[in-house]
Amino acid sequence: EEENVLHIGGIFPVAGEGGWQGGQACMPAARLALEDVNREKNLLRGYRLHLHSNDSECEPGLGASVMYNLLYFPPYKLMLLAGCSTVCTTVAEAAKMWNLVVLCYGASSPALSDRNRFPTLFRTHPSATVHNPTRIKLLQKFGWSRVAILQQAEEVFISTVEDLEARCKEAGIEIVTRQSFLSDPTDAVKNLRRQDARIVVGLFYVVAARRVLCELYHQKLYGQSYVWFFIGWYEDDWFEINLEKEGITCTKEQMRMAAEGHMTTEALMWNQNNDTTISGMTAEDFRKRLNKLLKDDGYDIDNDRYPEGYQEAPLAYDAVWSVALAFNRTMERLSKLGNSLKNFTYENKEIADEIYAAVNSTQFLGVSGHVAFSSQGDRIALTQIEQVIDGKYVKLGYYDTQSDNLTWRNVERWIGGKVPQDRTIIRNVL
Ligand SMILES: CC1(C)CO[C@@H](CC(=O)O)CN1
Repeated sequence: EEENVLHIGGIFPVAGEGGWQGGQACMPAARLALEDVNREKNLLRGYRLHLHSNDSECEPGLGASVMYNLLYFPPYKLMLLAGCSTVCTTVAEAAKMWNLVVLCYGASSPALSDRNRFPTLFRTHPSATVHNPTRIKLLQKFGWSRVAILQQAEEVFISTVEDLEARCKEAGIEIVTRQSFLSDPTDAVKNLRRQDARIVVGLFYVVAARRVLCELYHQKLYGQSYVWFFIGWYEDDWFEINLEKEGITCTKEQMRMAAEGHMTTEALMWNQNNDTTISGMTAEDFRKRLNKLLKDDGYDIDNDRYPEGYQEAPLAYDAVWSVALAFNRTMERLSKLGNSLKNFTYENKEIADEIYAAVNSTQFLGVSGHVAFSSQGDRIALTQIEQVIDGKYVKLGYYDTQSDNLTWRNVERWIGGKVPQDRTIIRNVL
């Protein structure tokens, strides 16, 4: 029985402080997927998928040592799963020395789309650049050809803005100014006002977002003449919480006033319709099973006490299905070549190439939606657009970049009752 096991390594960010502890929900989700794929009769016939998981704490150094332990000790691992952009960068850059495919379920950094640095990286988590075609689509929809950018000086936002600038140029949209700040946005916001910025794309983590919002209130860079685009994966009440704790000088009411009307873009990570996915579950079925699992792990789900990574759990679940489907296809291909995954070693390039080719062409409907990878191994994903209306996020629509299809509900609201202008209009009064 032992010889018919396909071993993979899993590196999850569970403990630790810095970064994204998404392994708390993603590891249970991956284990759920392992049960499901090993129960599928006509998948990996006669073989069992086994996951050796460890905690990286979202620390690249610890992630590297976990990877070496996985690879230096038998049995052979045929693939690695990993989360956190920093850990995936380290693991994926090293993994090519072992001819190993690395599947990242929790890495958003645009830098990971570089096939020269990461020739064997695939990710079920979309790159942060997935927001940009949606932002361009919305600017065009509302006739805005003059936009400003306000960003936090973090690698993920710097490379996202570079992609956004290139797309703006292509679309003939002028970037009137690009302001960045480390942690205090005061001067950057002043410069936005000086440049008469009206339509602004904001890229920062949620703690910086609260500081930006309060600064917008103080400098009156909000309301009917302004449109702000924020990132959509902050928690829904992000602009009303942690104010004292983080030294925000605005009241809840002032934050609500500054936040009213802003739009957000985010990648969809939970399949939106009720279709039955490859696992036989709908996304809702998956949610119910995951919630039960997390309650058994001690999370108080009924009182909104979710573990970190809950949002991305479908990405980890679908990553394991991607592995199983890829190995299934590889086994079929290798048997035609008189070969087998049993002969896998870290030096066997032929088998490594077959595994790569199988992952590259993997496509299926997962609980995170349609799973497919671009030529750089990026997850192809839908995006969702929301707007804060009366203090609550309202879904405005979805965008499918591949087909350039914007599904729009026409429920957006403008504080001044009409679409704001992207610049000051000097009417020549005769
Ligand atoms: C949407 C978010 C929160 C972006 O960061 C990812 C973690 C990372 O890129 O390191 C997890 N998912």
